[in-house]
Amino acid sequence: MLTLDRLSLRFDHQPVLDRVSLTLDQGRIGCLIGPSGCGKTSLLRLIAGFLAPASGRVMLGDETVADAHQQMPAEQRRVGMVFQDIALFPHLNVTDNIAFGLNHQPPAARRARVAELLALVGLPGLGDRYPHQLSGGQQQRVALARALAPKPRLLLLDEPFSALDAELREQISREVRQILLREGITALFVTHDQNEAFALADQLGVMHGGRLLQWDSPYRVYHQPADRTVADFIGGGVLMPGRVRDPDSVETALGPLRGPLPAGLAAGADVDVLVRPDDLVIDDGGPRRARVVECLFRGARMLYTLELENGQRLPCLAPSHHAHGPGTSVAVRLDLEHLVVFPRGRG
Ligand SMILES: Nc1ncnc2c1ncn2[C@@H]1O[C@H](COP(=O)(O)OP(=O)(O)OP(=O)(O)O)[C@@H](O)[C@H]1O
Repeated sequence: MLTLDRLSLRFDHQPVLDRVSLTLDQGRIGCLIGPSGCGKTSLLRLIAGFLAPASGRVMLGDETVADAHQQMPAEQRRVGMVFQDIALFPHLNVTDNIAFGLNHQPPAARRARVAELLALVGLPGLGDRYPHQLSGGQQQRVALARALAPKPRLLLLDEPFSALDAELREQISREVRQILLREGITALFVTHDQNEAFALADQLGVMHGGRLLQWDSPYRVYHQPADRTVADFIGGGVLMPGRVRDPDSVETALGPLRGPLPAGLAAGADVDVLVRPDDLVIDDGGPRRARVVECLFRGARMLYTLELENGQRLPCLAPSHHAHGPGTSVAVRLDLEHLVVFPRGRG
């Protein structure tokens, strides 16, 4: 449905996007994540038609809507957008806000579509309210209904939940995923929040410095990060130094770790091993000791920072019913499902 083919963008001759390519199939939900300034919003604006590419191509279905030579105007693309700041019209009630893009339709069809959307976003009966009479979550649902009303080919959502508090954000992102699936809408989100991205996305893209480093299922981005930048960004893990012992094991401060290594690594090569907070287990029978540097209460779990004898610090997510205070010594073992190893000094 959406194809980006080596899309590049410059602002004042400065590269902002560098050969971004991806495909998103009809009815699927994509999510872009990456540090501030990496080009996420610019990419959405390019797809919507508010910016023009320096090179490359944007396709919707079989149709090229933008390349370096020609641009379909934004209003002809049938691409909807939902922004972070909910831009509802304050002087229009909910019904008129949602019906805003349906002016070309006969009144009866318009009314039917508004009623359908109000039910879809879980706000039946609120059509007469004005935006200031709604909660933040309700306003965001109206914004979504308004964007869905003209049945766009593609919906772009730029951090749509960032103004909501964490609990509501999780609930509404789950709901919105269900709504989009029910409507069969192809959607591309931008978010800062990894949990939100994991919950929403069929395809997850990690951006950095204007490049799309990986475009994959959330599971693969998490478990098989394409490079050390993705590994570092996703999942709150750290890269722990190690040295290759033989074709399928690495010596580390936590002992030898077994697993397939990237091809071409000779014995003695310096590498980094990815350790995520859920890979390290506090266990009285564990082979190594570590000192608790910090513990953060996260409800059911405690997020520890542990320091090994060689000074290496590692995150550890453990059940919170056995609390270990800072300064305590604990025994640990590594419970890696599979080894993620990067050659030292290479991207
Ligand atoms: N109109 C503009 N003119 C010049 N530079 C711009 C313009 N808009 C954005 N930039 C620059 O382009 C780069 C990408 O910005 P963009 O807003 O796309 O990043 P982002 O990943 O969405 O960031 P954030 O997560 O903070 O919203 C940044 O370096 C930004 O300063």
